[in-house]
Amino acid sequence: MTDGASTAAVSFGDRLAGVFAERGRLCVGIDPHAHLLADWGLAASADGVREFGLRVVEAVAGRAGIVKPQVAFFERYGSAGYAALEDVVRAARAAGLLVIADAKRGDIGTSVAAYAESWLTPGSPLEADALTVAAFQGVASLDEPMRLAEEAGKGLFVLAATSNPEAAAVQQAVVADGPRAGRTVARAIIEDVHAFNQAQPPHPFGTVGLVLGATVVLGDYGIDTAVAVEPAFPVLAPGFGHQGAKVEDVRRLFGAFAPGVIVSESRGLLSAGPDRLAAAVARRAEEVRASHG
Ligand SMILES: O=C(O)c1cc(=O)[nH]c(=O)n1[C@@H]1O[C@H](COP(=O)(O)O)[C@@H](O)[C@H]1O
Repeated sequence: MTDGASTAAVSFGDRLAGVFAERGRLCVGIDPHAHLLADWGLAASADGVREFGLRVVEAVAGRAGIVKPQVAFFERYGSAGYAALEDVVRAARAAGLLVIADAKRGDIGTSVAAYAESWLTPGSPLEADALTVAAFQGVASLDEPMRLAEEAGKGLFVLAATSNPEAAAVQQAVVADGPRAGRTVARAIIEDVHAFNQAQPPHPFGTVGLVLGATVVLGDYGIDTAVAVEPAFPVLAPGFGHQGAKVEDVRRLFGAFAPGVIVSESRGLLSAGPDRLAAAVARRAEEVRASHG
C-alpha cells in the first residue's frame, strides 16, 4: 500500500458508513470468558475459544455487521490461542463482517508501529479492520499507527472515556501545559484525534475513532456532546447489556456523537448460548435500528 493513488484503499470511514447503511451499528463482542465456554459446552482451551469464536461469527453473519474479538481471551492460550484468533478473524472477514481487534495496544515509536503493522497490514496473519489503542503515552505516540491505518484503509479506536468507573480520575484530570492546557485528558485526546482526521482527505467518518463508554456521562469528562464535528468520529461504545447501558439511550448519551456510534455488547448477547445467539443478535440489531435509525 505504498505506491500511490492506483492502490489507494477505501477509507475505514467510508467502509464503516457502508456497514451502518447495510447492516446497522451493532457490534457483537467475542469474549470467550471461562464461564461462557463452560455454558457453551466448550473446553477451556485454544480449541474451545476457536470454536466459540467461529460460532459467534456464524451467528452474527447476515444479522449484524461488526464483531470485536477481545484478544486477551485468546492470548491466555499462548501461540495456540493466537492461531485460534487468526482463524476467527479470518472467518469473520470472509463472512463480510467488519472486525475490530480489541487489543488496546499502546507504546512508543517503532514498537507501537509494529503493533499497528501486526493488526492492520493487509495480508498479515492477524489482519483486522480496526484496532483499539491507548494514548497514555500521548496521542502523538500514535502518529505512525494513524498513518498506517489511513494508508491501508484501516481504523483505530483511541480510548478516551472508558466504561469502567475507576478510569474517571485519570480521564477527567485536567491537562496542565501545552496547547490543550485546561482540557480534561479525555477531551484533549478527542481534540488531538480530530486534528488528525481533519488533516486527511474528506470522508463522512474519520479514520481514527474514539472509545466512549456508554456507561459514563460524557459531560463529566468535559466532552461537549452538543456540537457535531467533521469528519464525524467513529465511536466504539461498549457498556451495553451486562454493564448496564440501554440501546434506547444512545441519542441521549452521545448527542452529536450518535451518528458514529457502534453499539458494542459482549456478555449480554453471548449469554444467550450457542443455540439462541443468532436470534438474540437479530433481535438486538433490530432494537438498535429502531432506536437509532
Ligand atoms: O475497548 C473496548 O472494547 C472496551 C472499552 C471500554 O471502555 N469498556 C469495555 O468494556 N471495553 C470492552 O468491551 C467489552 C465489554 O464486554 P461486556 O461488558 O461483556 O459487554 C470487553 O471486551 C471490554 O474489554
